[in-house]
Amino acid sequence: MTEAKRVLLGVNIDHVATLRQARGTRYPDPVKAALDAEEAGADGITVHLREDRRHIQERDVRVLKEVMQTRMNFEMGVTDFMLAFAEEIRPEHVCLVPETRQELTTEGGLDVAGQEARIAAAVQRLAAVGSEVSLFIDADPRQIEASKRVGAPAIELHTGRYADAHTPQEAEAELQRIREGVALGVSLGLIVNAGHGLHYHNVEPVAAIPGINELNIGHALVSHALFVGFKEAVREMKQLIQGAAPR
Ligand SMILES: CC(=O)[C@@H](O)[C@H](O)COP(=O)(O)O
Ligand SMILES: NCC(=O)COP(=O)(O)O
Repeated sequence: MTEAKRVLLGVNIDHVATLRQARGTRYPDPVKAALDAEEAGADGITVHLREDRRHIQERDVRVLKEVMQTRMNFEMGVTDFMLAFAEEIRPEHVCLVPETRQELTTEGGLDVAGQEARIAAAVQRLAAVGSEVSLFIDADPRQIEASKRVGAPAIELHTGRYADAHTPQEAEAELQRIREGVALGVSLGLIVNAGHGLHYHNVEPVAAIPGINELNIGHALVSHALFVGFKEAVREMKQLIQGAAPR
């Protein structure tokens, strides 16, 4: 019997920077959080350089790239500035996300199907500097198939609707959509990651989906770290992910 592949944990450190930016101080340092996360077993570090710079700044990304030991997953909107910045930094992974300035957090997935030529060009530019590109999309077959057509090797399924579900029935329906999305992505030969809004009480059913490669988790982890410390918060999340049994 073949053993199920271990689900990886990408730790998103954006909201360490949110706290720093709230006061314009030098602390808390997201780079320190990244190093602690790596020591505690994070498989990668995710940062989102938002257009409005509400949390992560260019300097964080530059310093991080020099000191981190695992893999950087750089989240960005598809703009000329971000493409040029990513070409300079050459992150191991780049995740293309939709972005609006007014949103509280990323709402919905990237419309790949509606702009295939533009996304394909971005994927090509980033692949040329050695970055593996993933597309942050809803678990919608149309978007998953379009992601394959534009040449992205990976997708990240947006789990926000699952996380925000108001009833167990709604959560189960969203989970089923994610399961089907993972199965379709895997059948097309895509690497399938997932994330957004995952926390200590809702992560296990997603971690248990066969075929999931990596979960990117930030807000809940940074929040829990306030009470137990960053390393312990990462360890606890890793334990939940690794202990999640298929259901
Ligand atoms: C793209 C995404 O899902 C989120 O990573 C985001 O990076 C978290 O930061 P925000 O809370 O600013 O959306
Ligand atoms: N791409 C999702 C991510 O990096 C983390 O999202 P969240 O856990 O902060 O909601």
